[in-house]
Amino acid sequence: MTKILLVDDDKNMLLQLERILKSNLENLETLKAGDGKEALKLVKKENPQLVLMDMQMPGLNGLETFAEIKKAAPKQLVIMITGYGTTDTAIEAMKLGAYDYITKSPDLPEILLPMVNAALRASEIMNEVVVLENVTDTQNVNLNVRSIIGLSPKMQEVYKSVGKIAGTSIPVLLIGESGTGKELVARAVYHNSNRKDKTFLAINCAAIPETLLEAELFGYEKGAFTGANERKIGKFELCNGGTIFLDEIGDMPMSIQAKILRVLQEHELERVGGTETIKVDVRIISATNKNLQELIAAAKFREDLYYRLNGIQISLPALRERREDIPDIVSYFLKRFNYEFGKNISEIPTRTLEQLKKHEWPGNVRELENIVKRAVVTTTGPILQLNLRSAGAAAAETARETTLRNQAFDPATPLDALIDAAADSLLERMLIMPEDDPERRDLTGKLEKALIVKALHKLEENQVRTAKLLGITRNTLRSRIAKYGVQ
Ligand SMILES: Nc1ncnc2c1ncn2[C@@H]1O[C@H](COP(=O)(O)OP(=O)(O)OP(=O)(O)O)[C@@H](O)[C@H]1O
Repeated sequence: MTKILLVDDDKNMLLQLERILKSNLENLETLKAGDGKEALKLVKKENPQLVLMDMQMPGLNGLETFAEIKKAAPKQLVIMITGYGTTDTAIEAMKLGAYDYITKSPDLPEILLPMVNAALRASEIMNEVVVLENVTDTQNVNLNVRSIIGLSPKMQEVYKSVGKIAGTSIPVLLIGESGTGKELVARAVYHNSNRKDKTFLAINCAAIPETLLEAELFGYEKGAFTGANERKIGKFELCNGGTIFLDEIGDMPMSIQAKILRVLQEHELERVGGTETIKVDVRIISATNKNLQELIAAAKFREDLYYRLNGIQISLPALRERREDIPDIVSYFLKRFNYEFGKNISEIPTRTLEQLKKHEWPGNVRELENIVKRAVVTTTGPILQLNLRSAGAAAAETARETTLRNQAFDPATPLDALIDAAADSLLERMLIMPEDDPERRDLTGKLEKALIVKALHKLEENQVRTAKLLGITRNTLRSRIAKYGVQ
């Protein structure tokens, strides 16, 4: 038996709603309340699956009643009914966690039924929920610093290896599928090394065309080629004393491989077009999702370079090989995105978690991260509404994100094109969002906040460098950090 509570001071409205619902839903019991107090009593006593409530009522109004209901029964699904021109308060209610709202209009029956059906399905799923521990407690976590999550035996092997080489400068080779956390582990190696106070630079070898890559890594002298109007210092030199992370090393062209080998063996290099030999001391952490042995057999990768890079090899397991870590990873991302999007989601339906555990995760943790992020953005209320049917969409998003990241790495991509692409995907989302969705508000502010949070993360929370990177003064940066409440 499905129970729906109807709340309105207008008796005719109550009867109209009852008629619409009863003629379309089977096994339905309707409860009726004429004011907020009575509604609250019935919610506590009858535990209905759904409440349909008018916003304007004498005594306790809809919003106040809603707040009381949420106190008494936090998981209660409520759809608010508003008159024309009062959508503002409906949006308030949505922000407080109402499931949805509907405007009184002649086509109410057509809109009401699909909405009620969807809400009833949601209520069914939400009846089984897992309460995630401490998800809303962000007190003791620094969410700007990315943590590596997972206590499965395979991940413990990873931590053990990172621990073993802490304090050394041995080259590290990270292997694993895309999205398994290779860059994250590279940063962990760096943070635990005796070079942690020196520079860390990351470069994606696959994203940069051969000639530019050589110039990026080794620098060039003025006049080395057309367009080389000034001397440029390369990443190895900039990183002297520090750590460089060469991502997608399997895509490194043969011509550059020889030069990298020389850095590893002799600790020296020459700038493009230069004759001076420059001494460098750089720790190399490299990563690949390709099979380097196969590349060696195909004469696409130097065997001697492989042995040099492979001081210690750390293999990152695919997410499907450590499914037991999925609940912890999900609650970590929930915590992070609750914070980032100002949400308060603390529960996840058991069925959803089971689905997530069974999924194949071709995009690994990055794919899971995108799915949770999308769900957090679209969820109202305390229970995560995640739809794995949109996994295809999430995978497409992962692919788009990867392309965008690769383009971003390519200095030949004009900055305007990147800004354009980011604005495009933002607008695509807005086109499918309701016009009065509160998420739409202050987009430019949110963009600015995201830029600042990400820049601080990339630059190891160094405010001086972050301000410089963003082209603002340190004072402006400080005031923005305060304004947006960046931790
Ligand atoms: N164990 C983990 N715990 C928490 N977050 C993780 C974990 N592994 C990966 N992530 C997150 O997933 C995303 C992808 O991770 P990362 O970039 O390190 O993967 P990758 O293996 O270097 O991928 P690619 O090969 O595509 O460059 C990042 O946002 C990262 O923070």
